[in-house]
Amino acid sequence: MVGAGAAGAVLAARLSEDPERTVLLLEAGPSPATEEEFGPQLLDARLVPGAQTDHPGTCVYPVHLTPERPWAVTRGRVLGGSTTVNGGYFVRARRQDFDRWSAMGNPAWAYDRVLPFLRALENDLDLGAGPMHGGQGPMRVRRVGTDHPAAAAFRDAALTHGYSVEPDKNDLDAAPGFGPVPTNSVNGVRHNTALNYLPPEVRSRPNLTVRGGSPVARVAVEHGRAVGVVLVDGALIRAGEVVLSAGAISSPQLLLLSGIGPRADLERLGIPVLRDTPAVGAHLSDHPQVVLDWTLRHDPPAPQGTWLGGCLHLASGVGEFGDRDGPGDLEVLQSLVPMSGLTSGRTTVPGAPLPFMVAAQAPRRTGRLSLVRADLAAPPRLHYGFLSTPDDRRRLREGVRATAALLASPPMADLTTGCAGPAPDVLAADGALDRWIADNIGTAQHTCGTVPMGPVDDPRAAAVDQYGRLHGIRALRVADTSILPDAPLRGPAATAVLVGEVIADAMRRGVQ
Ligand SMILES: Cc1cc2nc3c(=O)[nH]c(=O)nc-3n(C[C@H](O)[C@H](O)[C@H](O)COP(=O)(O)OP(=O)(O)OC[C@H]3O[C@@H](n4cnc5c(N)ncnc54)[C@H](O)[C@@H]3O)c2cc1C
Repeated sequence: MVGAGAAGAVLAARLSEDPERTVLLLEAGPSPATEEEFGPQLLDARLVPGAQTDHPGTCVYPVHLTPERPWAVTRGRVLGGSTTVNGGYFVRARRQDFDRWSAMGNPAWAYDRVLPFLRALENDLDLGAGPMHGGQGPMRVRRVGTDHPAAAAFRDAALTHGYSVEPDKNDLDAAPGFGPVPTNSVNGVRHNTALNYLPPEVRSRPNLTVRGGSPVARVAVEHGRAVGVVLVDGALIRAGEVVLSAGAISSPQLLLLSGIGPRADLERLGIPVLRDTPAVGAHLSDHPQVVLDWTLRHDPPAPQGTWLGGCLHLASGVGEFGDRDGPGDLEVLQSLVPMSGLTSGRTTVPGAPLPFMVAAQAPRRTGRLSLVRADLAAPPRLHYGFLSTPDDRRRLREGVRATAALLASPPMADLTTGCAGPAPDVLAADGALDRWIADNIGTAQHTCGTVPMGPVDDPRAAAVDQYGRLHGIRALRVADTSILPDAPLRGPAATAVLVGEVIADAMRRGVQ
């Protein structure tokens, strides 16, 4: 197995429950085993290490969100992967996501079939076990309270504006609205998948080896069958089956470096083609986001426990997913830590505004990942294709205006001197607001879809089957958010854990 992130750590833990199976988990970054070894820098849930581009637990990729908007995205490079450096928001994909993926030829992803795994992976500390929730799984889930004055003002403003209350954002049948954020942070500690799934008693299993500091350079394939991996130092490690869980940027990169991808691209770089698979890298999917900073009349108290405030999901009214009775395709996520604090690792910054992250979360597949050189050390070319459709622009306009309206209403207006941008005349005019959004566009860092799953008959649409098996190459799988055909309507961390659970179950049952 390559990569011990949100999906990889889960898969390794579940597979090694079977004493008949031997698992070697290779992780590029370090492999701390205990909370002490991770240390407060990676565990403090009031901080988001992945927001710091110079943090030792991350690696950074230059990307273009639009042709005019270069950006830097990060990924976790440490045991637990991006769950070790992320925001800790742990919200399930919506029923509509599972219905869509299932209808694309992946029946194992139908809502009714994944619900038992969603329950098995969690220990919902607020709601306990029930038809919708689990009470014994490895991922402890707790909802963030809204007693911080900024969170309480956001809640009251949202309810005054008539948004629904959504007390459980992990209830897939609930209408979208304002509610507390489910997180995998408990008592101020962000519990990444390594802590939850690979505690010392699991790591001491005789059939499981976890090896950090072991970046893999490519998959070794002989006669159409994966036979192992080649490390960056050139060492070949043989295996009966290879699973790539290196994340939605590195897994497609490793496939391309191994000769699995679009033929023309591989030939241009002199990489021998093992399998012409146009879908690899062709459908990168992520969520565009802008930050609305609001200035406070008085510095707020430091956040307790987590950086997260409240969270509002609403419908944009745009397109299929923006239906007013639908799942909500816009997210307004409140941070109780200023952006300058998140990017520098500080929980308070006197005088600094607080941000709302406004993201358009309708599923979209506008991006592309391709290689620049046949070299693991050369970051791939990443184009996100944000704002390339009128719907993108309409959705984000809707999200920005809805957030600005909340800021201007009494419960919030009492706390703030206003929005640091956009100015009222910009807000009022579509063209001016589009330009502001284009100048300020960012990403929620929810990359998916770079090795999409689906039936074998359309190599332009799908590279793997619903259990992550590469079409056309035996004994090779991908198990991470790469395989999701598009980014779900909510952040993908909980769904990445689900990928690990679903594929581990299929492997253990020997599903053909
Ligand atoms: C800053 C940030 C904040 C985020 N916040 C949230 C959030 O709050 N909620 C949410 O739902 N989602 C969030 N996400 C997204 C979420 O964390 C990811 O979608 C999820 O972790 C992806 O899981 P994965 O298993 O696909 O990959 P990852 O978790 O990224 O794991 C990949 C692993 O593979 C390893 N690896 C990579 N290349 C190699 C190689 N060549 N050899 C060996 N190992 C390798 C990496 O070091 C890493 O450990 C955030 C992401 C980022 C970057």
